Amino acid sequence: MLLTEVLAALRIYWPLLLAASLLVHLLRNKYNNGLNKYPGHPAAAYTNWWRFFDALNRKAERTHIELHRKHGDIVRLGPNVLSFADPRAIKTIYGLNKGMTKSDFYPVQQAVAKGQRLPSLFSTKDEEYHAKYRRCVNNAFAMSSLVGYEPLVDSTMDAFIQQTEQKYSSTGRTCNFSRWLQFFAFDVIGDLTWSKRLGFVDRDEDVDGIVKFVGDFLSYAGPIGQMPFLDLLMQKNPISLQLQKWGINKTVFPVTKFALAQSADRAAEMEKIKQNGSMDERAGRGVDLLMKFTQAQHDHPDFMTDRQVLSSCTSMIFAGSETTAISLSSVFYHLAKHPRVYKKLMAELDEAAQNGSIGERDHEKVSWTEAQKLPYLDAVIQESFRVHPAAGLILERVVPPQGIDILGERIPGGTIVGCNAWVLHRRPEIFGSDVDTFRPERWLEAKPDQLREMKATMFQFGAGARTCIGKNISLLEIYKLVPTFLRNFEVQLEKPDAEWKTHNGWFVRQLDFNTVFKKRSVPLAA
Ligand code: HEM
Repeated sequence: MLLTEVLAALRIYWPLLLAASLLVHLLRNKYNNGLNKYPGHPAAAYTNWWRFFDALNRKAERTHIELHRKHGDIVRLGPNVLSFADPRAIKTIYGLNKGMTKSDFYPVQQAVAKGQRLPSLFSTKDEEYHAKYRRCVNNAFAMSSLVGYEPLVDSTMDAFIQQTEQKYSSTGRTCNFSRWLQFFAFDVIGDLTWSKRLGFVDRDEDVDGIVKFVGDFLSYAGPIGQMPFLDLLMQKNPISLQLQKWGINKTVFPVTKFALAQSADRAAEMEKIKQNGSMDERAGRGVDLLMKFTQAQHDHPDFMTDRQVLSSCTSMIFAGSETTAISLSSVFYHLAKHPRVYKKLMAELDEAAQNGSIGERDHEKVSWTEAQKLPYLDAVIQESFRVHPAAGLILERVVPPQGIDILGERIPGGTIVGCNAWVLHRRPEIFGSDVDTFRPERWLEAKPDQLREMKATMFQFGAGARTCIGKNISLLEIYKLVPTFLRNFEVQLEKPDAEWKTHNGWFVRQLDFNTVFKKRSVPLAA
């Protein structure tokens, strides 16, 4: 009897009940954990859909800069999410032993093979597992290993210079430079990982759609990562994963396919490393990451599995290609847009070539050691990182259950906190009042104390235990390619007055960066 009455009432009043539950849910969000005292976009306090749509709009880095300029150092981006703009927050949020963990934003970026997630160094949330993993592979990324990688970068650079001449400078064809640099960066990582280019530069095409696949994957991860449960309804829904496990749905990421093929090709060589732990230095070819990861398997047999070697290799492509291409585009674009800076840099390079600080090599290649001795080049690269860091969202961390003090505020356990490099890099008290201007000289004029602060605020590689492990490798690529390319070609914008467009798909990719190249005659050494 009572049940019949309740059902009858429900039939009449369900819209009202639904509206009331929604209202309660939204109010609970707004007053969640006392975070309602922090300002932000009005909708952000009520629902994560606000930050989902903001990320989907592909300009989230702009929103974050504007919100912080309007509201100050702490801004609420979601019912449970705070963004911090003061660089003093970096040490607390990303510092060692603070108990912070990566948020659910990261597992959205896990690759899948045969229906199983491949937790990578980048995407794992388990800090203990991460620390062990990182100890196993750290050596592969140390400064001392770079010498072994330089021949691999050189080999892709040779192909890149040759192809640029053949396809563009000799024909006068317009180049979609950001895409061309993507091809370079993806091929270098292929060369570094497997001693084999994936073939983008040689074929001037997106081989197997890998570049598009990675771009789409990241563009998916950006917004979906704001509401990670959506991933379980979409790419990683349990039904699709189960079908993959049973072999009914045979979707394999194209990068994983390439990685599996390389591992199969070199199985005998890797078995030897796994057994003996030693690597033959292959005459002039350097040592690649697959060999280093396999050596880690020999050194840490209880931890490193075949699966982890595979996942480490594929995650190099995901973490190291777009990011490097974006950073390279930033350097070349800002040079082309600032002829004064471009001219000054060329004067430094020509002078170094003439006085013998840069040696003579085919394709005017500049070595890593030589590139590090060019102060204006360094200033240009730092400034390009500053004005256009690759990651365009906050690097999310979860506050441990006991809570933590950040910038003098007690932040409750479970809150997602983070900093966005785009915001940190525009702090006028650190970088000067002209933060929106590209001006490399700021790196040369700064007094030692200020320079130290500027360097400590730079966040393009993240910070702390989860800082970019590939930083040295990417610097090797950038510090070599920029001077080498500029010594070979004059770079001009196809339309000097046009601005490029950007697309924040978690990494802030550049579009409409079209250039023409003219072969440059290199001044001879004195
Ligand atoms: C200019 C180029 C690069 C930029 C701007 C960049 C940026 C970043 C950032 C910001 C993080 C930290 C992410 C976070 O805390 O959420 C990161 C982590 C990582 N990066 Fe890079 N990266 C670059 C190049 C590379 C390269 C070339 C590789 C590989 C060869 C690489 C591999 C990784 C890995 C494996 C992680 C995860 C590290 C960990 O959690 O221990 N990155 N990168």
